[in-house]
Amino acid sequence: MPVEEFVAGWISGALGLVLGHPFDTVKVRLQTQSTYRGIIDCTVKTYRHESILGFFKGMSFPIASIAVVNSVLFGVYSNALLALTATSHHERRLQPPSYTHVFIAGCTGGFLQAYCLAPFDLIKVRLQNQTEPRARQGGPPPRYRGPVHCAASIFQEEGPRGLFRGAWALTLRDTPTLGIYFVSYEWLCRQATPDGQNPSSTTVLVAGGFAGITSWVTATPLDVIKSRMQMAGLGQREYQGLLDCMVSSARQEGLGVFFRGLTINSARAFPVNAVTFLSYEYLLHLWG
Ligand SMILES: C[N+](C)(C)CCCC[C@H](N)C(=O)O
Repeated sequence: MPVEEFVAGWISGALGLVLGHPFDTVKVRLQTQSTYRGIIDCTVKTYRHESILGFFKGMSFPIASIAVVNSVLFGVYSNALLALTATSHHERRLQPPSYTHVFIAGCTGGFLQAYCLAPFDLIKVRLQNQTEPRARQGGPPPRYRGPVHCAASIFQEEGPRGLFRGAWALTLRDTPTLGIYFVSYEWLCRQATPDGQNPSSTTVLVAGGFAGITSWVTATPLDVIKSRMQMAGLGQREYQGLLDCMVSSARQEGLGVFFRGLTINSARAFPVNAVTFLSYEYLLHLWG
């Protein structure tokens, strides 16, 4: 089994992640708290209240986890394509796989990465939603002191299953939308590249960016539900399950609720995924 895809997936994921984390914090806050009027309001308030550091809350854990998550995604994707089409990464420009194969391989990668991602994502969302400024003396201390304390508290209070809160919603969010992710990337690359040639860096950047946007646009409704289910149990509303969360969110706030965070998700998705795909392709080229 070729392993360089796993390593390339890890490094490229980490680069994309740092770039996108501030957007991600604003998104999670908009999705789960109703004190902000919009992206600008949330950004200004976060900055005033918590300084630039506020935007990087909850990042250390995702950086560590992206090693597992993005490498599982890209590694499984590429190895699934190898199993389906008997072509390695380098042979795929001459013998391009069908979009159905790309979709199936993307869904497989998406499904497996969702399970690795679930506990890390839960901790990220919980830390991002702590709005207490870090350095304030005398105020009430935040509930979680950091990722490890957060994981330990969830484990103690809710048992190991507590760490997988929202995991179903996450799997449903990621399986089809990561299929869409790789299909969009491949399609855009092929449109802009003569047959048999490697796509240029600009093509990879643009195709990666748009693949990220397409995937996030389709993932946003379940992203909202996922974040809410992860926050449930923390003094926020408890849900009976995924359907209950969908129905009660839509009843109380209208259908628009499913698109909360869409603009910011898309704004974040372009740079993150442009950089992810560019570094992934570059590393594989370097090692090839
Ligand atoms: C499938 N879904 C759109 C949810 C995620 C796509 C993941 C791509 C990249 N790691 C990123 O964070 O943008």
